[in-house]
Amino acid sequence: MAPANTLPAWSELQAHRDDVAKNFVLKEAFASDADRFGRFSRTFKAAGVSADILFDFSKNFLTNETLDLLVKLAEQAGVERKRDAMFRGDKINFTENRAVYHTALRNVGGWDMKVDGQDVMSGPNGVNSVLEHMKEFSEKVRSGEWTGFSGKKLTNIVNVGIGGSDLGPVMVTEALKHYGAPDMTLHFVSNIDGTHMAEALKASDPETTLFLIASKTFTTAETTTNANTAKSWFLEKTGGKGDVAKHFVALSTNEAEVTKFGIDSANMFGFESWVGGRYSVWSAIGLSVALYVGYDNFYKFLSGAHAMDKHFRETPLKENIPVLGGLLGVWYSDFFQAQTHLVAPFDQYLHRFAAYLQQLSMESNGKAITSDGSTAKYTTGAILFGEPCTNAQHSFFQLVHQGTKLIPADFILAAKSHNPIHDNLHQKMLASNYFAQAEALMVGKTDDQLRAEGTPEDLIPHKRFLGNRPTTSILVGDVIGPAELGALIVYYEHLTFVEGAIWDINSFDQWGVELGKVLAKKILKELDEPGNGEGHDASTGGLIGAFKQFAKI
Ligand SMILES: O=P(O)(O)OC[C@H]1O[C@](O)(CO)[C@@H](O)[C@@H]1O
Repeated sequence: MAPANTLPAWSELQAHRDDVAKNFVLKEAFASDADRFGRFSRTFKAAGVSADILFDFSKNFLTNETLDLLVKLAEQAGVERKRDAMFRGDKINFTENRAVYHTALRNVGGWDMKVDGQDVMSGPNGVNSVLEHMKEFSEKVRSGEWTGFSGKKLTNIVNVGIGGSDLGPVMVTEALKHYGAPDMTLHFVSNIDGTHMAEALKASDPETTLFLIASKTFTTAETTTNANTAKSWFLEKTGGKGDVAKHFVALSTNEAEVTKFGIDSANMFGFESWVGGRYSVWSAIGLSVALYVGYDNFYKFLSGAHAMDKHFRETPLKENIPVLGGLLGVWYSDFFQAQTHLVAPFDQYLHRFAAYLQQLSMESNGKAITSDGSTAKYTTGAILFGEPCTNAQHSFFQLVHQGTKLIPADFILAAKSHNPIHDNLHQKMLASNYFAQAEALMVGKTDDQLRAEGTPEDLIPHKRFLGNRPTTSILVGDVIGPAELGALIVYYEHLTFVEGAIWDINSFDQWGVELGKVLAKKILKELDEPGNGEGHDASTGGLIGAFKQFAKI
């Protein structure tokens, strides 16, 4: 595939940016076009997702011509062809020779899905049989039929995993807390920092604790170390009476390592190598979600995801919501030099959403090498960050409003709250902030307005808001339930796909995390051997030496 900047539409977009978009004033675009909101908004409607989701792209640097050119870029970059290859099970993860098939995990619509000519949905290890196993197991644990070694119900779940084996389950269980079993406590232990495990164990009773060891590879150092620590704790606390088989299950693709660890393969929930870690919450890795919110809600979560897959797969580019989101990402990164992408949910339940999206976006598109092995001559993945609002407004929004950087932002709100307390006052205040922030970022505040308010002349520059800062507003038409959450996550998954497809990079490997892992392994050995960091550069060696001295190792 040709690098993005060699495509004719890329040059056309550059010329368009220089002619029109550089001087584009959002508020004037609204003043001169009564239909702008309607023209640049799209509503996601789907069977299985009870609420419509409105995506308002109108407060972005878009004209009809921009949209046409961006769509042309997507066509020339082969976005549809690449998308179809993904859904066909082709090995589009070309550096690992793997299919990218997380869409099969939520294929509740009965699509024919095959990898290497094999149906991935049926058969003993197929998607449907793992789902059946998850259903059976989660129902037994929730009902108390599956008990611990002393006959007590398991109500304390400790998920041990990191990266995609942690962030998805944490984010989703937090987002769906409203649906969670009231008698269940969840802990997510990811960090190798012993504090993480120690604090979870302090709050756990071995008789009622179920450990889910979540690791695609089952070789990740943090997870295997944490899992072994948990197992030792369990055996020690139960004086050898504890039955590992009743208290430990594995969520993994690696049966050999799972059994080596001591977990019976009957208590293993499998998936395949075509599921990337950051796309794995839909797989067995989502078992904590099913345990907490119940299998029926987990199934709704998959259904909402599938509905967005269907939209992405079948909708023409110009109406295709994740395609539009991805095109805007490219537009701002490469034509306006925006370095970041802010995602701020106006929703406390979504407080880990941005953390989840960080891995999704930055592990996928934090690449500089294109498909032919050459270095991209353009910017790729943006730095994604975010926090829930209104909290974020009181911390870093100063820079978003008045800083020197362009920060395209997404705001997310549900029309209805799960907790309409105080006569829904909180929800109305939350909503008013959601509207106000996008409006303020767009319209700004002029010197004349400040003068009319009686602002002293010397303060006017400080109180001026230039405005013209783009936002995408996403409004869920009801509460955010499992299906709506599934659809929202998949919006971002496919947005990330579209960006990567245009940038001509492989969004599905993660070689960039390897070097640090290898060095850490080597240094770990050195910490137990004599020496003071010799053989490293002076800074690293000096730090190792100082650490050994301070810690008396
Ligand atoms: O599930 P695993 O194999 O333990 O991997 C955990 C995480 O580590 C990574 O490979 C990065 O180091 C992620 O891509 C992955 O989600």
